[in-house]
Amino acid sequence: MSVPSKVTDYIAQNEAAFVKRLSDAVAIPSVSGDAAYRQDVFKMADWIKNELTALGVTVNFKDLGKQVLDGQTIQLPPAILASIGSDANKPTVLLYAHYDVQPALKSDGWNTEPFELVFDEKNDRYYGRGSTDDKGPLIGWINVLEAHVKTGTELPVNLKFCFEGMEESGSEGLDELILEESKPGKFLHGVDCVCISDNYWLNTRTPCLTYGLRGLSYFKLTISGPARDLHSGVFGGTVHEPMTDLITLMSKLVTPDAKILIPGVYELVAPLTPQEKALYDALDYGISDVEQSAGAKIALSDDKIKVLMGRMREPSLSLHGIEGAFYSPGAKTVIPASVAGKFSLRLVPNQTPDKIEQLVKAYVTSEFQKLNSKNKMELEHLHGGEPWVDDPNHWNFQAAKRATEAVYKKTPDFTREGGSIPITISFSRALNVSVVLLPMGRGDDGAHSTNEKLDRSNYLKGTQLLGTYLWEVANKK
Ligand SMILES: NCC(=O)N[C@@H](Cc1c[nH]cn1)C(=O)O
Ligand SMILES: [Zn+2]
Ligand SMILES: [Zn+2]
Repeated sequence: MSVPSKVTDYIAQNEAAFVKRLSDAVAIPSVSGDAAYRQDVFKMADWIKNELTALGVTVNFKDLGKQVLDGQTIQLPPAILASIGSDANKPTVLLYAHYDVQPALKSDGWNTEPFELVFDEKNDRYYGRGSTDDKGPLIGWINVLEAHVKTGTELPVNLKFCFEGMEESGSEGLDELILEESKPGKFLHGVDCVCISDNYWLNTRTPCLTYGLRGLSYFKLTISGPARDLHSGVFGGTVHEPMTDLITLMSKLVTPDAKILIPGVYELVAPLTPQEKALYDALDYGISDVEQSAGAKIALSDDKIKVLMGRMREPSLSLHGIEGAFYSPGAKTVIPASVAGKFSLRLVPNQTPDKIEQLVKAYVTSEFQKLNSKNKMELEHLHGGEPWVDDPNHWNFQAAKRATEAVYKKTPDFTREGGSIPITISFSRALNVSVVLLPMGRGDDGAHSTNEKLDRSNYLKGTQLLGTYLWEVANKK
């Protein structure tokens, strides 16, 4: 059984409608990390509900409760649980994607309006926040459904959907829902495999299937002292300055060549075996790929294997920003009263957010004591997620491999991803089934960055890939 040509033809012939769908979705600024955009995250959920319902899918919103964000208590966006088909003779595939996006302002350095899908004819690609992460892939599934419905083609599998609106902000509330819904008789019970399209090829040439993700521990380190912002001419040299303490502490977390300075972090890392090392050598990757996607010649090493291991199987620590610091143009001579540094660690087997939190707390507390500062320090662990590694030989991966070969005429790379999708391990554990990551976009798409894009061919072939995958899964059972 292979994907019928009427389905693939429909996808090939309906590009304009699919682009319009992506454009409508990108126009909704569903930024989960900023309370000011929360209504747009809800709007995005309603938009998806309408699209799915129109195609005959049964859709339910699951209330995930409330959260405190920027000092406000606000409603979490719903998890969208939806399904179509319940044939006991067909496998049931769970599709996960997220409908929230990272923040984006034109002034961050975008060449176009971030919440407008803009076609770049010269490079044959679409720019817009969420184009690749993760609205393009989410809409790819809707396009696939439409192609079946409009051509009167019966789906080869039963489909369940779990679309969330908080992935970029710690997936609050979803873990508990998955555990509950995996119980006998509940929505997720009986799922045979999971497919997530929410990462990227390793390069710009070769499609990949991903069997591992790094975990994450995200921290906020606040230093406060004065009752208000102070004049540096009046108070400089007379008081403990929060910013000076914070910069001193942040400089003790990681070296410029990316060595994490927190004692105990590397001791937890699973040892490298010769078999694992050989896997990195086989991947289609070069230093030019990292330099191209970073947009500069700034790779930490010239050794391909070292660079790949730095992304896939080593922990890393990144400094993200400082809340409360003076950052506007001009030269304001201020001593900020309270500043909060944001940093996170990407975790690998056998590290867990709990163990990492203990190590970070012990280290930062002892380093702060060494400063003999009269300021106050607070360290918060904002959110975390465990690393995940699956079996790339499972039939779920083999189905994805056959689908990739059929659409791209290339054997995919088997990769581990440096990013995190914290909910992946929750599905894997709660349902005890294989999870395959089947990316749509390329390694240079610029997710989370300015000028995020999705190549036109990746959107169209990616839609074909998702559809073909479902037919290959049906071949297994
Ligand atoms: N496409 C997956 C992705 O971008 N995941 C985020 C998850 C996250 C967690 N906290 C903030 N974002 C990632 O940064 O890896
Ligand atoms: Zn994503
Ligand atoms: Zn993301």
